[in-house]
Amino acid sequence: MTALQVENLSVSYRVPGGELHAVRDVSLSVTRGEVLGIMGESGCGKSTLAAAMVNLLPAGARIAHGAVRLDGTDMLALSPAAQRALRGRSVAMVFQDPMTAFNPVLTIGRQLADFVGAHDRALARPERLAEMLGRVGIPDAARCLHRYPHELSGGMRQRVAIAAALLMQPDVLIADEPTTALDVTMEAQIIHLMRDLRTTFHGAIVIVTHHLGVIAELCDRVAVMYAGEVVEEGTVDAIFHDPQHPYTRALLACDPAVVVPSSGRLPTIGGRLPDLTAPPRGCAFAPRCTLAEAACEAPVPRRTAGAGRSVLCHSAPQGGQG
Ligand SMILES: Nc1ncnc2c1ncn2[C@@H]1O[C@H](COP(=O)(O)OP(=O)(O)OP(=O)(O)O)[C@@H](O)[C@H]1O
Repeated sequence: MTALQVENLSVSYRVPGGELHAVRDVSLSVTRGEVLGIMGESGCGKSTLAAAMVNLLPAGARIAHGAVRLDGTDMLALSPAAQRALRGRSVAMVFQDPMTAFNPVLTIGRQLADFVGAHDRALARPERLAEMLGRVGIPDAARCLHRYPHELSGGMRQRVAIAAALLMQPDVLIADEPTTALDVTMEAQIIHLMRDLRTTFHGAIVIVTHHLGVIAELCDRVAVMYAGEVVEEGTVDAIFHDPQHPYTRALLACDPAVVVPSSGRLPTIGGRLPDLTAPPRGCAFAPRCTLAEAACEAPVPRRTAGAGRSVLCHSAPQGGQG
């Protein structure tokens, strides 16, 4: 039932003076019907990982090694044409700013028809497109097909982007910060929509976000990223109630939703991300970690405790809740 499996994936960017190791040896899997959240501070590699999952990386990026299996097929080993066919049909992506995903000079209907028509002409019929827009809560969906992207609000554009991603009924939907560009009201509506989708969309969903509320509302499992690595993974319940990695604990303590009102200030994690052009041999979080000891300078073993629960830390207990 595994819909998406990422195996030992490493992605780097060419930068002046070398290579920046943005994603480092990441392995993850998501099953049908499951929602996996990917969280972490800005710059920890979330968006690079999401783009690598559909092999739509920006110029200058390269996949150093690893596999991205969709229903067992390694997409990265396929020809560009075969990858294009898989994108949309097997895996679809929703980006942070839907404006960038649309062509400003074409109507919504034309763009949706072009997108799905390349895979399946029957799906490109206006009635079918309007039905899908209606399903994501677009009022007067038939008229919306004649509108241009700039005529819609940010929230409506994101609904259209979600509808476009779902038109082909892909096995895997990847959403990269789907609510970040929206105001609070729109954000709540999109979270509500995505929660509703859970009952009608039976594929796997991966949501990248730095918003802990989105994780708590929508996800079953969470992968916590730091400096390009997954440092902890587990169920939402395990990560929120029994975090094992000092970075996860620090991240949860910085959540604006739990800030003590009397202090009036947001806590932040002291220190900075390491230089990813020369990642450390040992724990990347050690320079910022209050529990760091000499052992943290050596490569860190990944500790697992049952399926889907793992932590990359010397000081983490051997066990942990699944
Ligand atoms: N096009 C690029 N060229 C060079 N380096 C890049 C590029 N895009 C991202 N990076 C670097 O790769 C690392 C990971 O960035 P990425 O955007 O994947 O992180 P992120 O967790 O998604 O951050 P954010 O939440 O801010 O989007 C960072 O060090 C970033 O500076």
